Amino acid sequence: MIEGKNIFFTYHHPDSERAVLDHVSFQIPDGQIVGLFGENGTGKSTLMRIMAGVLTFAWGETDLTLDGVPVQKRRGEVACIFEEGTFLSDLPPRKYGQFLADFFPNFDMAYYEKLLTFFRLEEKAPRKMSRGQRAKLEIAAGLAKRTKYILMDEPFLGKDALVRQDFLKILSGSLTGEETLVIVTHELELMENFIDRAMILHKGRFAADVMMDDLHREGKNLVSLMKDTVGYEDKAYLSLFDEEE
Ligand SMILES: Nc1ncnc2c1ncn2[C@@H]1O[C@H](COP(=O)(O)OP(=O)(O)OP(=O)(O)O)[C@@H](O)[C@H]1O
Repeated sequence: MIEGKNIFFTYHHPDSERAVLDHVSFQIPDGQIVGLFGENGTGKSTLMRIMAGVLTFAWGETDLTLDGVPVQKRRGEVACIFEEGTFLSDLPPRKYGQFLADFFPNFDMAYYEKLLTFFRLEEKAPRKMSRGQRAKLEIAAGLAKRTKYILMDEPFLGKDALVRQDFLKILSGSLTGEETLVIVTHELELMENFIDRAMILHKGRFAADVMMDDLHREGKNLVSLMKDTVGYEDKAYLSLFDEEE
């Protein structure tokens, strides 16, 4: 279980800015697939970095545990698939796989190879890849670690529409049901039937935290949930661009 207790976080002195995360608490049981949503700049990536144990606190306090143990002590059990990448090297994909296999005891080379083939990744250095290709390599490496916890921040960025759909199918097919997956994305429609639970961050707090089955039973969906909770109004600012008569 991922458990956050009373997490408070700001990047600058708390007197000078509103907290990015304002005393949030949550529990994510094993095996759950959670979508973490919210408008730009609401702290989703910040929370993901806290869950990954890679954000040190200038101000604020955190109590983030994995099965009751501080996350910093269990980093090897967390696969982080983040937009900025986690490459320690500029090794081409297959060499990178060998490198990871030495570090991660469960690294699944056969699965990694399949993903490289699916993503049609050539054996060249990441610095010579396009952004989308680098993101695919990051996903292949992250999933092949076969860790209990998987954190994905914007995994669909830079991938074309057909790859997004196929990637989601592969992801669904590759999960054993044991993994706990937290995914940050603005792709609400893709997530509609994939996640078990939706959590929406707004102004430093969780504005909604619902199980998808309950949401659907009420005849709602992620888009309507977002509109209800963060108050987004369609076309609200369009008048700014109206041509002057
Ligand atoms: N390294 C940093 N230093 C200072 N402020 C930061 C830093 N990273 C993020 N912030 C600020 O913290 C707030 C939350 O940012 P964060 O990246 O967590 O949001 P997000 O919800 O992931 O946004 P998006 O959907 O745009 O990716 C924003 O106001 C952002 O400007």
